[in-house]
Amino acid sequence: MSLTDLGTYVPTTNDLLAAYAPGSAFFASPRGALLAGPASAALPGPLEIAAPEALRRLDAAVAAGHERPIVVGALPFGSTSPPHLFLDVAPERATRPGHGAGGMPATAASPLSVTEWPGPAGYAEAVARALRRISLGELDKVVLARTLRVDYAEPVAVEALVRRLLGGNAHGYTYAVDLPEQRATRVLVGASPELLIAKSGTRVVSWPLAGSAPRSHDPALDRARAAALMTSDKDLREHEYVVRSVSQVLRKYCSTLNVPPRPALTATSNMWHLGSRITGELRTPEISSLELAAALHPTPAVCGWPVAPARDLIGELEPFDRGHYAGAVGWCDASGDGEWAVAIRCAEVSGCSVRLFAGAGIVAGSTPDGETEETALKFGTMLGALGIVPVAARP
Ligand SMILES: C=C(O[C@H]1C=CC=C(C(=O)O)[C@@H]1O)C(=O)O
Repeated sequence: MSLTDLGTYVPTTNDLLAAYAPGSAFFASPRGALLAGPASAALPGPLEIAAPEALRRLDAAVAAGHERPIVVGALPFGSTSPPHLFLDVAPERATRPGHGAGGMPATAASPLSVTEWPGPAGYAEAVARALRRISLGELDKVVLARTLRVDYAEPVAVEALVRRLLGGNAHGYTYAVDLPEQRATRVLVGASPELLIAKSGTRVVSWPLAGSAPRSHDPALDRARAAALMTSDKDLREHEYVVRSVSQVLRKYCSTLNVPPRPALTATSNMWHLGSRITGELRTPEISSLELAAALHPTPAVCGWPVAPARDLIGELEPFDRGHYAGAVGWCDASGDGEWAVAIRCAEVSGCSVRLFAGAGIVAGSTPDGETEETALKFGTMLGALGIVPVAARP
């Protein structure tokens, strides 16, 4: 059945994906999925200009008679890349999940090359340098990332890749957002377990994650690793910086805020994380989810604590530009409601090449080898969807 075949027909997530075209933005959450675009043009300027412009255009679209316009897209990690946000006055929505398990591979071929940058030794050296700076008291936490580039002989099918990611991420946020450039198009594709902010009326939810352990196919070992994570002093501290920062920001806008006294476990297909579901009531519903996302970003789950020295250290130690990795992806409607996920467990797909990103939080007590292994595991989400490692590879 096609999306134009209306009547009582309600599309599923799979239907939306089938209609995915270059220039579109696809976003799926536990609440449903949406497909917007293809975009004619992104809103111009840095976030300080694009965000208020987005809200102005949403108001104008409502005034022009459109019922449910949204602004959708991706926010960058830092100021070196612009946000990519665009207006769609009539996005397709799916409230029935219809998540296809698996699906066709994103490419039939094996990769021509797989290149890590930095490689394990270079990344471990950067972690060791970060630990020295932490021991000197310059900062408490920094999140360091690395990349992995996979090259193929033929173009990678974004729709197929997203379909495979969705199959393993029913409780998380699966997305594909075009990041057009002058010469080529890159698509940010990912399956994030982390909610930066969701707003519905006066109610807000943020669900930051920090602190990780690998899962295991052996149920007893899997449970033991989860239990060890819940009592790991290093991981609890790593998590605490994020909860403190998110709560501080949300308290400015909320009349009540519920912060769990201790984190709970969040599971992905190959990792355990410490997560805190923070909920609040806004003092006024006028503040939009886009403004809240901009106020919260970057949280110490992707940057560090305090933010300014952590951001500087990332610039010093990471030999690449994060672009939209560790930024945010999501949508906002004319009443300000929306959802923004942290753009992790992702890759940029550009023709025949895919660049994966993975980072890990470094605090006193972290080890260079442990954090290197953690980033390798985090690459597993995308590598599984690409068919390079078995989906949810677990020892
Ligand atoms: C920065 C990433 O993960 C964050 C989210 C969950 C757990 C994390 C950690 O334990 O380091 C990171 O803060 C990433 O996947 O690239």
